[in-house]
Amino acid sequence: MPSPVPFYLLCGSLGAGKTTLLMRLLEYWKSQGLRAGVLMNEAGEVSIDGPRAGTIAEQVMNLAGGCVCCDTKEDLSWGIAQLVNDAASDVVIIECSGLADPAEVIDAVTDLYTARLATLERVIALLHPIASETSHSSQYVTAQAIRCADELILNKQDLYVPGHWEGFKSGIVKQNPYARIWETTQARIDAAALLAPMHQARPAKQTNVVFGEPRPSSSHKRADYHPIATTVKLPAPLNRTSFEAWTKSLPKELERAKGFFRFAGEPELQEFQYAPPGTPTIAPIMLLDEPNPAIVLIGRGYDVETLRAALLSCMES
Ligand SMILES: Nc1nc2c(ncn2[C@@H]2O[C@H](COP(=O)(O)OP(=O)(O)OP(=O)(O)O)[C@@H](O)[C@H]2O)c(=O)[nH]1
Repeated sequence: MPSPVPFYLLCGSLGAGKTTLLMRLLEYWKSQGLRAGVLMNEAGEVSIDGPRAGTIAEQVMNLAGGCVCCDTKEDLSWGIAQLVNDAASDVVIIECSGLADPAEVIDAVTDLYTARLATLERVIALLHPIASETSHSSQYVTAQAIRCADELILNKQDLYVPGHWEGFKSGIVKQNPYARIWETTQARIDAAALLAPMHQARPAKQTNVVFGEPRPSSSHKRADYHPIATTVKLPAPLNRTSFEAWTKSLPKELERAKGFFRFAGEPELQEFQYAPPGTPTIAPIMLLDEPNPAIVLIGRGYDVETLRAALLSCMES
């Protein structure tokens, strides 16, 4: 039986820059002549990040919408088997949605069957310092990502003043003193250094997860920490003026929004991104396959129907 392939787990807070880093890692593996298989676990029904990764990766598989811990644990083992056995991936990476508990993913990939196919090589967590008082961010998932990580990448340094940034960093180091810390903007990182085999000097444990401990995941209810993900499909092109007005009316309860669509009378496919505290962006994008036009809205306590109706009203009939 061939040796297990290295498996990387990319996790962290919603909108912190996981896909931005994923694209960099895929470029790196490609430059090394390695076939990378990607598992995407996204919050909405329609995959937004998968088509982006598909422009570089050999094979991208989308796990059903939701979070790995609640919905798709078996799919994960099955997906790894497909990538390793059928797509002949040399390396496999999963990007967890900002809603998925990484400890559950670690649990799933270290089961006996899956461990014969893939070895958990590294847990990489992406974080950004949204102040907790202004965000309804999924604190439980972020805390789990920090606790599980071998590599902690503090991203979006450009958006913060040094004092705020240092406070953020020291808070993270307190929660996990074992991981390596990287400070980045646009997840720009030396991929070779990040992915190099761990040195002897590093802590002997592969991750900081203690499986013997009773994990809160067995007792927590989904509603306790999960934001709501709403997928709004957009079968008709949007009116640019109405859509731009909609992006200026987003409620503070919305933690993340992203998607693809077209404007009426304009040929390009457009990508929409919103990750507070950044401002919403709309930019033309080229993808290999035409994605389903849709926008995924993620947050807690926002008025789903009002926001959906306002977005749908931007469509031109
Ligand atoms: N200003 C700034 N924006 C960034 C940085 N890194 C990423 N972004 C932007 O933040 C948005 C979210 O980035 P993604 O890489 O999609 O984040 P993600 O963690 O994959 O998002 P989810 O999968 O929705 O949790 C995009 O618009 C990125 O271009 C950064 O360092 N600075």
